[in-house]
Amino acid sequence: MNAMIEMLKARRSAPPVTLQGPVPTTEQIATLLAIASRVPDHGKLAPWRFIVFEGEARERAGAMIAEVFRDAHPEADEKRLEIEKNRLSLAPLVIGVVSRAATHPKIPEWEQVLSAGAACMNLVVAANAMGFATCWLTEWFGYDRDVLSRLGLRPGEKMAGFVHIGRNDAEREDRIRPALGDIVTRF
Ligand SMILES: Cc1cc2nc3c(=O)[nH]c(=O)nc-3n(C[C@H](O)[C@H](O)[C@H](O)COP(=O)(O)O)c2cc1C
Repeated sequence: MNAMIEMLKARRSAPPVTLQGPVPTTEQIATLLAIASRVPDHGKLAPWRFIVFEGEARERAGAMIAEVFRDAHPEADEKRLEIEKNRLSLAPLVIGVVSRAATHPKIPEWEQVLSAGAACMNLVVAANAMGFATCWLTEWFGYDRDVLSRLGLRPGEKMAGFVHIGRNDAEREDRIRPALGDIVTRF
């Protein structure tokens, strides 16, 4: 338990370019997805779902992202297109968390959205507890309807984030965290 608290006290993101193999095993991925889906969920709606990008699927998705980018920016040079092509293939594993929040007679949509954020964070915490490092990103293509529909998102579904997962055992300098005095009050 103390090890978990120490990990959470020090957890921070690592840029996808620094995330290395080995690729999480099939069993590890199944565990990560099971933990990601074990989040508070008012109404038991499962207002989220997951898309796994591993192996060549990462390059296939990247080629599609670059294609959409090139269509919108015909002036883009090869260097820029290369960045777009590599969007999902820097880390050995990327898991897309899709929010399926929708109008419901009893459960506010806001609570469904929060549940998708919780799924992302459970994924981040679980992967770090397994010894991996992570980065939760959206970037432009996480909001581009053309990219999203080519990734299989239905109208109304949104991308809560792409969680990039891999090994990075290097020490990472922390960023400044908000002082508790600035964000906590007692009633
Ligand atoms: C929903 C969401 C989307 C994010 N998208 C991006 C992004 O597109 N690009 C980026 O540089 N950081 C993004 N971030 C921030 C990173 O995930 C991360 O929080 C930040 O780089 C440093 O965080 P750390 O406290 O985990 O070290 C996003 C965070 C959240 C919660």
